[in-house]
Amino acid sequence: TNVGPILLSVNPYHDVGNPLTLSSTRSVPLAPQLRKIVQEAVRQQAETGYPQAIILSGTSGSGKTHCSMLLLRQLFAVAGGGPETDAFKHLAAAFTVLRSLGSAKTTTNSESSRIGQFIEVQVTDGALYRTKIHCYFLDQTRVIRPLPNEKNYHIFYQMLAGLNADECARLNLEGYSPANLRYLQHGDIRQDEQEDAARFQAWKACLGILGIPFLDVVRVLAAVLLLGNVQFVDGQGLEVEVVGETELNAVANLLGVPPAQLFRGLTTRTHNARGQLIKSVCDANMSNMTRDCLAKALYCRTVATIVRRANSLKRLGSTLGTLSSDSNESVHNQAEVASQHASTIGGNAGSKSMAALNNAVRHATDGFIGILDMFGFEEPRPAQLEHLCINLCAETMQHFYNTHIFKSSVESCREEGIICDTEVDYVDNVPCIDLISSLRTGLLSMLDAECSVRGTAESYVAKIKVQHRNSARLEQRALEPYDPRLFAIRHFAGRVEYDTTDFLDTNRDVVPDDLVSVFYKHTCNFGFATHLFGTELKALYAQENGPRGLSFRIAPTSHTDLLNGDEPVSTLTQDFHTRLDNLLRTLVHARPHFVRCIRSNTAEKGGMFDRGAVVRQIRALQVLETVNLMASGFPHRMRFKQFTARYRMLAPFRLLRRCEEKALEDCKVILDFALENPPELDGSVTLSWAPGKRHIFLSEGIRQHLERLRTEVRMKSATLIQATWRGWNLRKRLGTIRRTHDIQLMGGALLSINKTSSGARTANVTHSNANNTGTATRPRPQPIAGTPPPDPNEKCDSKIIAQTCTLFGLDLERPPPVPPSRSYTVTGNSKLGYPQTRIMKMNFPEDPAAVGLGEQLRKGEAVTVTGASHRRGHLIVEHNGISLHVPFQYMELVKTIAPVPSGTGNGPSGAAVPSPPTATAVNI
Ligand SMILES: Nc1ncnc2c1ncn2[C@@H]1O[C@H](COP(=O)(O)OP(=O)(O)OP(=O)(O)O)[C@@H](O)[C@H]1O
Repeated sequence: TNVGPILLSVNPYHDVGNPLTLSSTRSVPLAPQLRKIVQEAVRQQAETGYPQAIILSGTSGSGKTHCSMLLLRQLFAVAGGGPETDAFKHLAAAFTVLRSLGSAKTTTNSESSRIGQFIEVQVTDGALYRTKIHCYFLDQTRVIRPLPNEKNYHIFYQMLAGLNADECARLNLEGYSPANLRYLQHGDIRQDEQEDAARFQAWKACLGILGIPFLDVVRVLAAVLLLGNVQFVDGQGLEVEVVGETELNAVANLLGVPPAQLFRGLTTRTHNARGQLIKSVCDANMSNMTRDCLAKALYCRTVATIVRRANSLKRLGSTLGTLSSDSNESVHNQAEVASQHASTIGGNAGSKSMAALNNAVRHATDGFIGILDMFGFEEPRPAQLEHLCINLCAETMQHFYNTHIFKSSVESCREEGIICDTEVDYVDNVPCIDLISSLRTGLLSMLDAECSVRGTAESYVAKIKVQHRNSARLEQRALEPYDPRLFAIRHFAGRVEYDTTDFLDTNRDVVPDDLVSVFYKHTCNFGFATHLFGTELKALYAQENGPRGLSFRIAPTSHTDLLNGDEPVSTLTQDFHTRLDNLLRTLVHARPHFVRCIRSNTAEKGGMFDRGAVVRQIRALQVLETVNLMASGFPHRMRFKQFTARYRMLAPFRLLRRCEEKALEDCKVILDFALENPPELDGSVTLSWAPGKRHIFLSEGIRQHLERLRTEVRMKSATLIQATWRGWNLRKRLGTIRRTHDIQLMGGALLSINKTSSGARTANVTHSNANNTGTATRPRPQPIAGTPPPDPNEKCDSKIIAQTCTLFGLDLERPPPVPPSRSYTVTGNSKLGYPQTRIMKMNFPEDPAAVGLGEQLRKGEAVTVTGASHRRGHLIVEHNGISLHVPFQYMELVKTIAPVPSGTGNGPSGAAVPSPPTATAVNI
């Protein structure tokens, strides 16, 4: 249902078990409300050129991913040519691959997305031309230690169920199952093997579609699983001992490195003591930690590589565009960086013009429709650092909603002196966001500080409690049972207890260079593994050096600056925070469409409505406050000029002044006319409006009423225009039709004209002379499909158009010349010159008289094609001394024609039809 323009979507859990990919949601019927959102986004994008963002929010399990897949499907149906296009198939394959790698069972959702996604659909002139998936991967700890009752990433279980015996042997996975692999043992080890095996086959096929080598990826995944079974224990001598040597050898074998080298990488550390490099042996604990870091790094980097690969296909051939799937830059920042980059490298005129061109193209194609499916609020026990980031993300999205819906409405009313009877009362969650993320004293900044002084979990909790002793959001009382490493936060959607035991290590997020150097190409013969650490290896071996006591990030999202001294430039939380900020920066430039998702129960049961659970979510999402605002507040405002431009057709033309100074008066006239016959409204819904200083303020009731009237007027006008044109057209052609067609006058009352203007369409027009009411069989005029072209002033700066034209050497005044037609056609793999013989597949023209021709090319007739027509998709056919421009699909090539060797251009096709005399071309 809708609350004004905001959509509320309740997850009924009828579709549990769906892998939630584009392909798997294909048979799910689409709710009309979702369709409306997509149509509205496409319409607004086309009309204004303004980016649109469909923002899905709600707790984990509320159906955000389910909705996002349906929205994307609908977007393809409206603007992308539907599900049969290559672009759709490619995207569907990318989602299938990423879902297996990025979703897992949690306590609340057995298909929980552990990767936040911003799906950016780039649109030009109402048509979709490229889709990009920006991934926000956080949940690294799951790879090595899923929480009790939760599971590791789906792909591991699917792989174990789906690999055949031969593949298992090659990957050293024979005899392994979730029950005896330590990284899976921690969590829930139940699995539906049949379903998992089927999903694995689909995953494998989709990797192939993306052009990603299956074996490379499964080698890394198998290595991750086996790494978990390698255990280091303190031995008698200096070196640690390994339990699970078979697995260590298997991992080394899978990663293409010598086992001894891998062992050394995991168990030794290089230190830089004032320029002196010293090697030391790690204890068992540290070696085990390094092993876990390697597992996380291998997994996260493989996912990032696959995302990059999925996004890089069908690239536009330039580096500009949008936020790279793994960069820290925002959609728009990145383009600027790209163009600045182009203009600084070399600094010559060519690169400058490239930058200008990039800039120009960026402006010309600047539209996107984004679907945001970020992390929903979670309250697992115990919650870890990743969950703090996930909940910060949920808080930020809530704040974005509050600002957009409540705050801006209240503030703009105040600024323009509008007095509203309805008090807009909402809970502002800024204190909670500040608590977590403020610059110096936020929990994340203090965690960074604690990491840099090598503090402990206990000291961190003690410090944050002192710093935020007055915060209502951070609980001060000791938690039961008392543990100095625990703290609790009251989030907008509930209270969460965090366990900081792993906070510091997770935040540091580092792998030592001793381990990275194992994958250097001289010692590693598995190119994919070397590629995963490519940037770090490049930095490490830039001057023929080796390990020198550096640390790199496990899974960095930007490779621009790797190090700050010996340490990485950022931490996990800094990185996530920066990306979240950039995402917000992108969103504030877009027009948002909100979908608020609610789950009907917490047990994932189909059709069960748990009132308590739903009420909690409704309170958290501030649905009642939104309803109040929509019913009787002023949630909408429009500039006077914008208002008159949109609704001027609702008032008589002569009464409008149509000048800037009188825009407010015009608004009033329009509103007076619109309210002449007000609709009946129930309860507290109002039809109020108020003039401000620059804006006209509208209630949701009147906005809907205005929109309804506007649609009615437009539909009526469209009908009138179509009827008038059809009448004129028919009258114009009536003489010709009379001469050439059978006109049957039936009883002097009925005139039936069977007119076929194209093979596919037949219009039967029946008039009744008697009482002129015979419109029963008249086809209803079609509504105007598509949207009016965007206002050029709003979309693109004329300077930029001029700049682009200069760069391409185009004349602004005259259209560019039509490119010359090709002097051959291509069939199979060979070029075929003209003239060619083709056979008519159907009659052409279907109605010769209608186009003023006496003759017709008949189906089955052999004709001579003398060349390509300047009309797109047409060929020139010589027939009885005249040239006809015939659409190529009306004819087919004669099979026996011998191909002309490539490059022979106009050479004869070998068809035995003599060349007819040249004649004048007739356009039909
Ligand atoms: N509209 C719907 N109809 C039927 N089933 C649904 C619907 N929406 C969601 N589901 C089912 O509910 C479950 C949870 O949905 P989904 O994973 O989309 O939630 P989510 O909000 O994205 O959760 P998370 O934030 O954890 O990723 C899935 O099993 C999904 O198939």
